[in-house]
Amino acid sequence: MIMNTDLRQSLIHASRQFHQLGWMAGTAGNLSAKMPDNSFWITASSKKKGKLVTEDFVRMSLTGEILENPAPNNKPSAETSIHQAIYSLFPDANACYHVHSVEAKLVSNFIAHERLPLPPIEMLKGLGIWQENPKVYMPVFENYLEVSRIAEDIIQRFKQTTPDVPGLLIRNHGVTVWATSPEAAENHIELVEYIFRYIVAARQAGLNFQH
Ligand SMILES: CSC[C@@H](O)[C@@H](O)C(=O)COP(=O)(O)O
Ligand SMILES: [Zn+2]
Repeated sequence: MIMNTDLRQSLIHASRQFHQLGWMAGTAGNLSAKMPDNSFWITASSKKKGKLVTEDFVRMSLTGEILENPAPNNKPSAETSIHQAIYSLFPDANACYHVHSVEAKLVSNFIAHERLPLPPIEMLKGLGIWQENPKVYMPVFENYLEVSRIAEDIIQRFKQTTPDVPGLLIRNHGVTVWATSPEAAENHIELVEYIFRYIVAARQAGLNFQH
C-alpha cells in the first residue's frame, strides 16, 4: 500500500512541475504509473493538474476495469485508452505521461504527414538515440473527439512499426511519452519539450534540418 501512495506522489510531483511550466494548464493532460501487478494509477478526469492530491487518481486494470477509486465522483481520465494502448504495446513501460504544451501543438502543424523529423541534437541521447547525426522521427497521430479512435490508430501503427523514440504527438493536442519509471517519464517529457522548443526556434531562425 505504501508503494501505491509513492507512485501517486511521483505523479503529483510531476504534475505540479508541468503545471508550473505551462504544460498542464488547468485540467489539461494526464499521467499514469503502472504497479508490479500490471494495474496502473491514472489521474481522474478533469482534476486541476497543479493541485492534485492522492484521492485524485483511479487504479485501472490493463483491460480498462476500475480496480480502486478513492473518491466516488472520480472518473478515469478521458484518455485512459491511450495509456492502456501504450502499456499493452510496450511491456517495459511503467509510466505514461501526456501534456499539452503550446510548442507540442505548434510542431505538430509543421508537417502534414504522420511523422515529425527530429533535429540531430545531443538531447536525443536521453531518448535512447545513440547515433552520429541521427535521422529520427516522432510519430504524429490525428486528433479525434472519440479518444478510442486515437488509441486504435496508435495500436495499429505501432504493431507495424516500432517508433524511433518513446513518444508520440497528437496533432493540435499534445505529446505522450512512456518510460520504465515515473522519474524517467518526467525526464522524457522535459527532453521532448526541449526538442519542441528547439524546433520552433530553429524555424524562426530559418534553420532547416529536414531529413
Ligand atoms: C483541457 S481539456 C483537455 C482534455 O480534453 C484532454 O485532452 C486532457 O488531456 C485531459 O483530460 P482528462 O480527462 O482530465 O485526463
Ligand atoms: Zn489531452
